[in-house]
Amino acid sequence: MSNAKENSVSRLPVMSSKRVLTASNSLENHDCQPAQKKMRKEPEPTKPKAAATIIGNRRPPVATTRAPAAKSVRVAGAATVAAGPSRGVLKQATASTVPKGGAVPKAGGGGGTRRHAWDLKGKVSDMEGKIANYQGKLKSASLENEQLKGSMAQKQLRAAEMEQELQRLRAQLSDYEKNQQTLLAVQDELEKTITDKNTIQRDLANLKAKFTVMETLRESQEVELQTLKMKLSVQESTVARLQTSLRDSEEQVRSLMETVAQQKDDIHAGEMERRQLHNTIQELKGNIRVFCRVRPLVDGGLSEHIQLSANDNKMLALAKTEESHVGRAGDTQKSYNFSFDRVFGPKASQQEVFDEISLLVQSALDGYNVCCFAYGQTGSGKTFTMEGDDTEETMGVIPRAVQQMFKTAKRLEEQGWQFTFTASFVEIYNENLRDLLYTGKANKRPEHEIRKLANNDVTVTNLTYQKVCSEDQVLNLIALAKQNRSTAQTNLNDRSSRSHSVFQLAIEGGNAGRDINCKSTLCLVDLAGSERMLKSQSQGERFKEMTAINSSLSNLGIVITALANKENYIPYRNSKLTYLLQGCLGGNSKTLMFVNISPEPDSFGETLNSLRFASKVNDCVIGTATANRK
Ligand SMILES: Nc1ncnc2c1ncn2[C@@H]1O[C@H](COP(=O)(O)OP(=O)(O)OP(=O)(O)O)[C@@H](O)[C@H]1O
Repeated sequence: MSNAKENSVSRLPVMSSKRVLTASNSLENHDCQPAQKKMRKEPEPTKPKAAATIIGNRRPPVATTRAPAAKSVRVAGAATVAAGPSRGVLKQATASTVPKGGAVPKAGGGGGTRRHAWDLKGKVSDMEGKIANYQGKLKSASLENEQLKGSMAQKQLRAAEMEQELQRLRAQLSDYEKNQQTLLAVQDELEKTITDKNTIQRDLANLKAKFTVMETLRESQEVELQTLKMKLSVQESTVARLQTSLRDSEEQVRSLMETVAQQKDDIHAGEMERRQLHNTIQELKGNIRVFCRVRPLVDGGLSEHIQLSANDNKMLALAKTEESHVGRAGDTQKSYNFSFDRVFGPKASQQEVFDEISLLVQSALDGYNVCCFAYGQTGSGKTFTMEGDDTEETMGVIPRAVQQMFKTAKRLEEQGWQFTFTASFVEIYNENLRDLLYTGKANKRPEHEIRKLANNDVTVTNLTYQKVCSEDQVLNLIALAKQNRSTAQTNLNDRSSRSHSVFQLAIEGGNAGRDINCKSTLCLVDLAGSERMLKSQSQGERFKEMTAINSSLSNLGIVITALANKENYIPYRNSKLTYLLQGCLGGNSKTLMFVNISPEPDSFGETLNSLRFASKVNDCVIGTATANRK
């Protein structure tokens, strides 16, 4: 509204300039006189050109009197200044400059001619003209004012509208700003989306590349698939053919399995029959058998006093020429004949010897206790027979028996048998037991005692019982036993000759399918030298040794004789040897004795003794053995 007012005022000067000028003229008529007087005192002002232009040539003096009212402006500006302030300003100026009642008629600037002072009528007429003129102007001013008011109202209306419009625009602007924010967010979103799009496009490009590769691969695989399909169809027809053939084969397998089962039964029955027959043969051969083996002479020559029959391998004669007191012609030949289950001459190989006892090894696997002794004087070949040397040809009964044992056990596994073997090796010296498989410190060797268990099994306390499952393991144990024996002896004291060594292999077999178990022991004994010494020749330790040896060997003979005579009491406990071998001797065992003899003439006496002892054993018939089966 204020603006509108200002605007309306500011427009006024153009139109009001006339009014101002007119008013000034009117004022001049009333008030200019004192001013004129005053003006006369002052120097002539600059020529009021504008006033002259508006008022005309007739009113120059008026212009000069008016000049002080617009003192600070030029003539042209006087009109402007007069027009600038409101009409009120002009009145004020008039009041201050024109004294009351002092008006001097003066020619007005209204263009009227200057009247004389007396021309009052003219002056009234002029005044009336002027009034009319002013009234007209007032009218037009009022009209104009009304117009202006209307215009102002319009403007105000317009302003209100514009204000509303402004509010609306502001609201719109706020909306726009909000929209802008939204758009910025959308822009961010869009940029992100564009980034994502670029990423996706890159990924897409990669995927396209991969797809191309895959497509190529797929095509090649398609080709491959086709090939495979063709192969498959071929294979399918082959499979169909094979399935038919498989069905036939299965049928055959079924019938074969039935046959196999039948054959297994037959084999088992055959095996049991074989065992029975085998045992019958062994019994027919005698449950105690004696083999004689003659050691070759060291120089390889022939022994004169030992005579072997060329046709009979069971006979042996010991011949001795007894000198006659009446000269050589009277010498007599004395011959001692012996008969054993088998006699091996000096040329008999280790294999030949073993062949004869291998059947007994088989008996051990069949569940019979087997005991094999080597008896004879020192140097007669007992150790050679039992252990032998290290080569294939010279190895003795123990390694060969073990070899056969594992071989046969393996074969029997196919028939459902499972065997476990436990080895022990003990030395009996001076009626003391010594573990030959001991590997601990020499000074910490434990004491051993023979114990009989509730089930009649005999065991030795603190003895090494080593589970073995291969021939090599047993050979290693034999080597260890040899080493243990050699450390105990000195050059002066060949202890091995005066001690018994007992190798025992406990055998446990089972056939789970047939629910059969068997248990037996294979004893292989290298006895001490059987030579008799004259009491006068043996002193101290030697005497003790001799006594122990003689005692145990003679006790062995006594036990065997008692068994043969089926005596009620068998004196097993009289010596450590018989006590240890209790399970392997007697009714439930098969016993084999090797009597080893030396071929040298000076061993004649000992040879004769050995053969006599062996003969006595050979005459024994120990009761029928029964297999330890459960
Ligand atoms: N049948 C044989 N063929 C070849 N050599 C043999 C035979 N028997 C024994 N010998 C040899 O004779 C020697 C004595 O044999 P061996 O040691 O076996 O006798 P031994 O009776 O065990 O003596 P010891 O009682 O002292 O142990 C050894 O060198 C051995 O190799």
